[in-house]
Amino acid sequence: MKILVSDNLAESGVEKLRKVQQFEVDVKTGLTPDELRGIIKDYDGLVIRSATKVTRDIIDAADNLKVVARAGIGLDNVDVEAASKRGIVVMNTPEGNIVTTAEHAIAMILALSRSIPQATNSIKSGKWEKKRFMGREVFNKVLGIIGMGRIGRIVADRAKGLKMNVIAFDPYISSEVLESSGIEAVALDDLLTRSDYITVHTPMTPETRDILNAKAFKKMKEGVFVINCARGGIVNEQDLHDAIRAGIVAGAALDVFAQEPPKDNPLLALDSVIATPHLGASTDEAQENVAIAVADQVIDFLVRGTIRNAVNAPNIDGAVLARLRPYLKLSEKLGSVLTQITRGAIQKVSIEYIGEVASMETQPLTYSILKGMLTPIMGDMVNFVNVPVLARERNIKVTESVRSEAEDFTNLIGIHVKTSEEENLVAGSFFGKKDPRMVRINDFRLEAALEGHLLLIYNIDTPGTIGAIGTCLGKHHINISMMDVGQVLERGQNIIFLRTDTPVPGHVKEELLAMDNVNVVQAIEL
Ligand SMILES: NC(=O)c1ccc[n+]([C@@H]2O[C@H](COP(=O)([O-])OP(=O)(O)OC[C@H]3O[C@@H](n4cnc5c(N)ncnc54)[C@H](O)[C@@H]3O)[C@@H](O)[C@H]2O)c1
Ligand SMILES: O=C(O)[C@H](O)COP(=O)(O)O
Repeated sequence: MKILVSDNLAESGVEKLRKVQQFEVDVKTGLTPDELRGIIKDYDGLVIRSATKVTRDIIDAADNLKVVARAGIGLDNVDVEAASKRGIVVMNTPEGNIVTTAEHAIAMILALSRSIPQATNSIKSGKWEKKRFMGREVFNKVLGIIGMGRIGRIVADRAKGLKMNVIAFDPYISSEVLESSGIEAVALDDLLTRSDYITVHTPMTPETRDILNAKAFKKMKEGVFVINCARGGIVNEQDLHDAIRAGIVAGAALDVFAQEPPKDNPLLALDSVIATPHLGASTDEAQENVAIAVADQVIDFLVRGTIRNAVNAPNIDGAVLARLRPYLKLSEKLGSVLTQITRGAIQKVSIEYIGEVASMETQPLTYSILKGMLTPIMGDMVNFVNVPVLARERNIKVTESVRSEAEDFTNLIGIHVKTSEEENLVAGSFFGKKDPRMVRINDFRLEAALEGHLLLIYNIDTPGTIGAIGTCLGKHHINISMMDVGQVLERGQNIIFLRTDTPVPGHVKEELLAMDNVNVVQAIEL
């Protein structure tokens, strides 16, 4: 397998990858988009930081790519949607650089407060300007943090050590959680009006883009300091420039920019702006952490099939995967049966996990069901990574519920599907520990092994019909290896479920369907 490392990765990570016998590792940094597009088709894995832009164009050319692995956090340089559609796993290393980045934000707060970069320049140019660089204490000042995730929380903790009063806005974390760690949870407007320092630690999303804009700056205290060590564009650069010129913002510390490297950015001409070239994660410790983590994750995935820290696939540990494997098989087969017996466009899938399975990680099972359902329609391109995207594109609503007490089975997975034309339900369990069985189709209870060539026939319950079906199949040299018969009371019909040694060709199905009393003939291939 070929691995391309296209950004600067600490040597320890590269070494780790190189030690894997199955891997051939190339390190090629500074590639242009055209150069990367030209070579990417040869690679199974791509390891990046923030410099490589993994656009749709690159993904389209990546015929063999199985994983894009980011040594670091932000994935705004990766078209995750395009990768998902091609079944490429996208993963990051969310923990390795958080302390380092939080420390950078704290360093920025202190550097701003005491004009350390400006004073350094001054003294190096031979001046001694004690009066010009009068600073400000951070003690007792209000620090407003927007985004209280992994980094925001560490910033809060360190700032409390400096005896700052920390207030925070994060609409996705309950105020009880924040307040239990001694942080006052506030509304955004409240944060804007009360803070002496405002630091952003959110991801870049449509909602956070420009969260600090002209309207927000108008609400701020005069003399506020603004820090951005998250992503360029969360703070609107033009509006920040105007707010500094208007005297609202006393200074800003920027590690990230809307365009990187910045080109003719007027903020960099302002004396009260201090800046670093996206150095938030740049310490030996953090780079070592993310390089080792990314190498381990790529090895785990490509060599052992274990997915960790993927943003577009359920994280499955090898051991958990082994435990889930029979359930994954059962789920996929049941999904496939449902699609093959149900006409119309799938609108809603309701899944119930009952018994022991309810205590397991069910998301992979749900993906497996959807994969089983969509494969008969879309073919082999459906996989774990793209299946949620494909389901979403088709407007399929998926609901999951769990129930711990099972009635007749230790484990039961029930799936109800509603399409534009009809509704059907199947349920499955195990015979022994691992043998998947379908135990229900709508109200009909059965025990059918989920493999081979299956035939589902609805007929009016009259003597001789079953015999006639057997005769018809025999005439075409099709051997029946299993048969289950039951009644579907609400349809006033019999249901016959049989397995044959060979597939039932279309013309034989037509012949069966033409028989008196036979209403529906559905072939299922598993
Ligand atoms: N400068 C650097 O080198 C560097 C290094 C690492 C991470 N980062 C960036 O730092 C940022 C934070 O990383 P993290 O690991 O802490 O992420 P995280 O996912 O752990 O936390 C982000 C937090 O933002 C919150 N959030 C989302 N939308 C919000 C909104 N509209 N308003 C307020 N809060 C909102 C989320 O609820 C979450 O708690 C990311 O943008 C990441 O890319 C930069
Ligand atoms: O999201 C991240 O992890 C940081 O922005 C670090 O980016 P870098 O790996 O390019 O330094």
